[in-house]
Amino acid sequence: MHKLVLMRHGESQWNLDNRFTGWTDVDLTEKGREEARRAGALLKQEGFEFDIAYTSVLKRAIRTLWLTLDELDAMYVPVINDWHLNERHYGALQGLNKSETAAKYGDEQVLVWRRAYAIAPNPLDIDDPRHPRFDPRYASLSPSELPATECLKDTVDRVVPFWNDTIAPSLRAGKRTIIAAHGNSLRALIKFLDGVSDEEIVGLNIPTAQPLVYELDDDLRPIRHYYLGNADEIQAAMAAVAAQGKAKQA
Ligand SMILES: O=C(O)[C@@H](CO)OP(=O)(O)O
Repeated sequence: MHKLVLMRHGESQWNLDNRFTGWTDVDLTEKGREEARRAGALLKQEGFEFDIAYTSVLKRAIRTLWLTLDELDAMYVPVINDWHLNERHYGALQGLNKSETAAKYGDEQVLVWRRAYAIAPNPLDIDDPRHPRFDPRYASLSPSELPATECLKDTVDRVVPFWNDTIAPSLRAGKRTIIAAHGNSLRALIKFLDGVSDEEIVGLNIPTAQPLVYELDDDLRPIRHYYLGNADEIQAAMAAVAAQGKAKQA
């Protein structure tokens, strides 16, 4: 049996501000750092140890991983940073406040933009300075790999090959693995691992910095999964993520 830990980053500044974030490289808040330390302490208390760690090239996930590994006194664990684990690119929505956008376009439209499986928001303009082609960390990617927007399906299409080519072989080799990533890149991975339908994935929301343990069989098929930590807190945190896209009640 293989054990895999998935974890979304702690609260970021734009989680706090309730802005669409995507590939914008915002940092953790102090609360987000504390959440990451708490996750590390919980993993330590439960006896988890890791041989390898994967994260994105965005600092909210990277810093979450560092703080978690530090708490585990395991900063020696090799860390693979890869853009395939980045958050879903949110296109032209990046930077906008989610409730203000819902007040303008309606809760239903924002739910489509946030959670519809195959509908992407409008793309960033090719000359927009925020377009990833201007960012040196993506310099080695071909133009066809560089997103200017994504729907969850597009994220699945980049996360799953990375799983198959890189993470799965190292799990099969017995490496105890933690992945620190993002709400939607983890939804993409969970959709693939658990065979969640396009309709059901709409209702799945991932709380910040709560370790999610997957037990996998020899073929890397999930046997079961569970969150470490307090079940009520986790339910409340999931409901809060779902509510982020609603217009504020007057
Ligand atoms: O803004 C984002 O990039 C993501 C994750 O924070 O948000 P959402 O839950 O709306 O997909």
